[in-house]
Amino acid sequence: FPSECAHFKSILSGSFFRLYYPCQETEKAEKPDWVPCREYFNGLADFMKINRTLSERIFNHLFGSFKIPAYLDAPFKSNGKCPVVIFSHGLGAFRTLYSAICAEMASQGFIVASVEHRDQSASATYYFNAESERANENLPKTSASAQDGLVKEWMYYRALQHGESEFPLRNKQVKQRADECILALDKLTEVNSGRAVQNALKTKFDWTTLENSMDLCRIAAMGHSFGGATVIEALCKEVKFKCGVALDAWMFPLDDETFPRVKQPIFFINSEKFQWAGNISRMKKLDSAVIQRKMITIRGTVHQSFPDFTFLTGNWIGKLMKLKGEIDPQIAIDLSNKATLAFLQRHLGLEKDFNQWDPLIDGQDENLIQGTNVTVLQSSI
Ligand SMILES: CCN(CC)CCN(C[C@]12C[C@](c3ccc(C(F)(F)F)cc3)(C1)C2)C(=O)Cn1c(SCc2ccc(F)cc2)nc(=O)c2c1C=CC2
Repeated sequence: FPSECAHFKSILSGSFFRLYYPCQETEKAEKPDWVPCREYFNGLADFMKINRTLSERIFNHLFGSFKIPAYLDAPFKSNGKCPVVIFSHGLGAFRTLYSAICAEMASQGFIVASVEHRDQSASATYYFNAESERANENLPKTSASAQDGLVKEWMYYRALQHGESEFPLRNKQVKQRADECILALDKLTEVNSGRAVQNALKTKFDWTTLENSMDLCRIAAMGHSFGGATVIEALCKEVKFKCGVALDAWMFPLDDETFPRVKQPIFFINSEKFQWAGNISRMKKLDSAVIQRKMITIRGTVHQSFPDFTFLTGNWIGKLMKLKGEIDPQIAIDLSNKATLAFLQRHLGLEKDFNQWDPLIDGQDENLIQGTNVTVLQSSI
């Protein structure tokens, strides 16, 4: 058992995230891969309970070559200190699937770390073990590739076992997820101080250019679905998060005791089709007369209107697979991003012009509903 602890210690000491930041235009930079390794498609098949062999090839054929409209490892463009967002992905997702949100935030002057969780809620993720550590842990030799003494190992999505009760698993995961968001923030703080941080990934990006790039008084947490619950858990645990934006939050994993302990403003941006009375009534437990808690619903959206898949298929397939709602995906994500920027300006005290979108925070738009479309029984006082 001790070797098990040592094993997880080495994972937990590391933090894995994709960093989006304002950069200089550079012709020579290539575009980042949307899905960096094929193993992610294996995990996605496991998550969707479909056969790996066939679907991994279909996913790779359909999505394997996609790039995101950004510049890989481009030099940071410093125009003053940037506010920081830590982003948490949903169940079965992973760090790269929310680029339409994270890249837009970066282009508006934020530094965004989209974390990849090691709680087995991601479709797949990988981590590095020092070869030496593996040797004395007498762990089975994996085929994992070794690069300069580091062994890359994959962790796949863990489905709920038959008969296993869901809450204990999800509650343990949401706590680990919050810790991983806090750890990512700690790593960014180290980077901001100019200290050399050991990066297991071989990139030519010069991290020292990020010294003094971050405004560490202006930090927000953001996330989708399970990541929305992670936002609330992270705000509860770490007051450095000044506010949170929860996109179509899934409230199930959270303890009831967590709600009264959250003191920061929260913005719930919901889809029209995903929410249900029980989930909404848990959000309403966070209502407060003194702390700003806001909720809007985007008309014609589904749960998948927030991750990138909503942009990648045609209308028919998209609607059939519930990856698209009735509303144009770009209009929906623009509303979500603008409302988010207005909320962050208000609660991080930014001196930008995002307050132009303040009306969206109160649902003032033909495609928005103030609050929720879900009828909730009279909340128990
Ligand atoms: C039967 C599987 N069953 C697992 C418990 C339910 C599976 N499911 C509905 C899905 C995700 C779906 C999806 C993805 C991707 C394609 C693709 F074809 F485009 F790749 C298709 C179809 C399958 C729609 C959800 O879990 C919904 N959901 C999500 S979806 C986050 C996600 C995952 C993978 C992605 F690629 C993109 C986004 N995140 C959450 O935090 C929560 C929930 C529910 C409660 C909490």
